[in-house]
Amino acid sequence: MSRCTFICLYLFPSTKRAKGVNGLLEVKNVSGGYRGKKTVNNISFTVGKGEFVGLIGPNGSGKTTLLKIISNLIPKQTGQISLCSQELETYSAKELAKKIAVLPQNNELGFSYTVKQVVALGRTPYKKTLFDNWSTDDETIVLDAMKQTNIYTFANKDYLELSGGERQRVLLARALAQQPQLLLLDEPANHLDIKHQIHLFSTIKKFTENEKSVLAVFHDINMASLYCDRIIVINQGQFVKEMKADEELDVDCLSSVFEIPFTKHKHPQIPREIVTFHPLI
Ligand SMILES: Nc1ncnc2c1ncn2[C@@H]1O[C@H](COP(=O)(O)OP(=O)(O)OP(=O)(O)O)[C@@H](O)[C@H]1O
Repeated sequence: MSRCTFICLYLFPSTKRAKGVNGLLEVKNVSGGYRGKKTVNNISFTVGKGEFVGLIGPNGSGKTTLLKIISNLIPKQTGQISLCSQELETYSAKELAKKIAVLPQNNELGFSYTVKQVVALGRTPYKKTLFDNWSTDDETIVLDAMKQTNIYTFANKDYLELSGGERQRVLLARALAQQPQLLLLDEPANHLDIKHQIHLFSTIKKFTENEKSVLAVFHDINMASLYCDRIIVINQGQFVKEMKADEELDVDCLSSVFEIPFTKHKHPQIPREIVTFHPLI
């Protein structure tokens, strides 16, 4: 434990211990990738209950691959992953879908559904069959997810006729309607203008109340610093460092990983740090 972490734990015991003590997700020495290659190699970290953890790293460093392994889309080659203290591979697909919802990088859907129908797909893990009854609870959950993501006004529009940013919000609503314990988000701010980015991250932050957790890939270091509890840095498939976002950002680490000299500054309104860079390199 660093001296700074020790002092914070000592000074703010209740707030610092509230999150992350009980690991919801535990990733231990995990490797995996494509065609036998270790695209991610020997990575370990935890995501605690109620934590919002950001995953950052350069293009091709393995962020999406790691999310795919955690969501059981591709098998791990080594290591252990447990969710709610249970090995990931012991979950049935349906049980896992009640625990983990994924917002993928790509928002293409190969069928023509209305926005509300797409969000309603989030209720599938709770249905015995495809034609199982639609309850008033399902209706309330779907409407609530649409309100939270500000898509209520175009609920009856065809998904395929939406802009990239609108689609992103619909898929987040579908993930919220799934009522998971853990949200895995791959570049959730893709396609979103700044107002909708702030709205989306505030919605995600709110999701972490009631001990629900988020692991999200970020390209924008400042957005990660402003919204996350903790930031995990990976490079070339390997764990590099984790930092608490409300303590000091390790700008030397970030500069070395992204090969850009960053300078850090205190945010003028909230106790967080942000980085800037020279526009010419
Ligand atoms: N389906 C695939 N088959 C083979 N190799 C893949 C596949 N998907 C990704 N890769 C390779 O795995 C490596 C890691 O890719 P990944 O998408 O996990 O990186 P990333 O950190 O998410 O990148 P980005 O920031 O560009 O989205 C890259 O070298 C990529 O070419």
